[in-house]
Amino acid sequence: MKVNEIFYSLQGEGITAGYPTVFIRLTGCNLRCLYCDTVYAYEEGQEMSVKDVADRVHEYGAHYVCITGGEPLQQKAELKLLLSLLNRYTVTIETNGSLSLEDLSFNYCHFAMDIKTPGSGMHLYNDFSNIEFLRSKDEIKFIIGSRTDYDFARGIIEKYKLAQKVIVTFSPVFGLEPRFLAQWVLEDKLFFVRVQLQIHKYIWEPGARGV
Ligand SMILES: C[S@@+](CC[C@H](N)C(=O)[O-])C[C@H]1O[C@@H](n2cnc3c(N)ncnc32)[C@H](O)[C@@H]1O
Ligand SMILES: Nc1nc2[nH]cc(C(=O)O)c2c(=O)[nH]1
Ligand code: SF4
Ligand SMILES: [Mg+2]
Repeated sequence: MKVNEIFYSLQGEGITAGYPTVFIRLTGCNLRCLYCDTVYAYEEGQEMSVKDVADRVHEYGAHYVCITGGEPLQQKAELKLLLSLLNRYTVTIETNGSLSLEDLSFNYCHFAMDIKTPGSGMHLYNDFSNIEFLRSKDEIKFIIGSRTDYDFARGIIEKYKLAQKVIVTFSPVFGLEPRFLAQWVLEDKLFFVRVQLQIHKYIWEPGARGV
């Protein structure tokens, strides 16, 4: 499989934010979000065997593993094999929501799946049939860059009854003043939404991996 980087840091995003975590960032992505902070993962990387990747993870001895990218589901067959070697961890799979999640719902894994908003420029690629593969412990994440994105997210939550199904998080595009998003959620009484910031970008320089 093609791997961009493997590193150890605090999880900066999502429902396991704050836990020491080993990150496996896979190379390649089928989308091009306008705000993407990991452009360096589109092409750069080296081929590694699935077993070598798992062995690198074991060296750290952490409890949490995050498989991200790029888009990890672009290498689905290898990803499935890798997951089978990581069953002693709690594994988060970060995915852009455009590729099928079918066959990856192991009980020690959970998904952090984006639903892309208009501000990403990629919202026409959302595959809403993925919602059926999500369990109550999985997360749907909306990255919000404007009031238009926020209203879009609210519409999708309503249409697919997401509040009853999964954990829903809203995160501002990095650099947007988070206070606006916080105010909208509070004013609209979205009691089921978690507003989350990318904490690694506050602890370390934005752009650093947060190692
Ligand atoms: C880099 S992506 C990799 C996984 C997958 N391709 C995806 O988009 O979910 C990991 C997460 O970072 C988020 N992200 C990327 N750039 C961001 C930015 N500038 N501000 C906030 N979140 C960002 C993505 O929306 C996604 O939730
Ligand atoms: N510390 C840290 N936490 C993260 N959580 C998700 C990341 C990502 O780029 O997908 C990330 C990252 O790049 N660094
Ligand atoms: S899907 Fe993820 S990795 Fe791909 S461009 Fe969008 S944010 Fe970046
Ligand atoms: Mg990131």
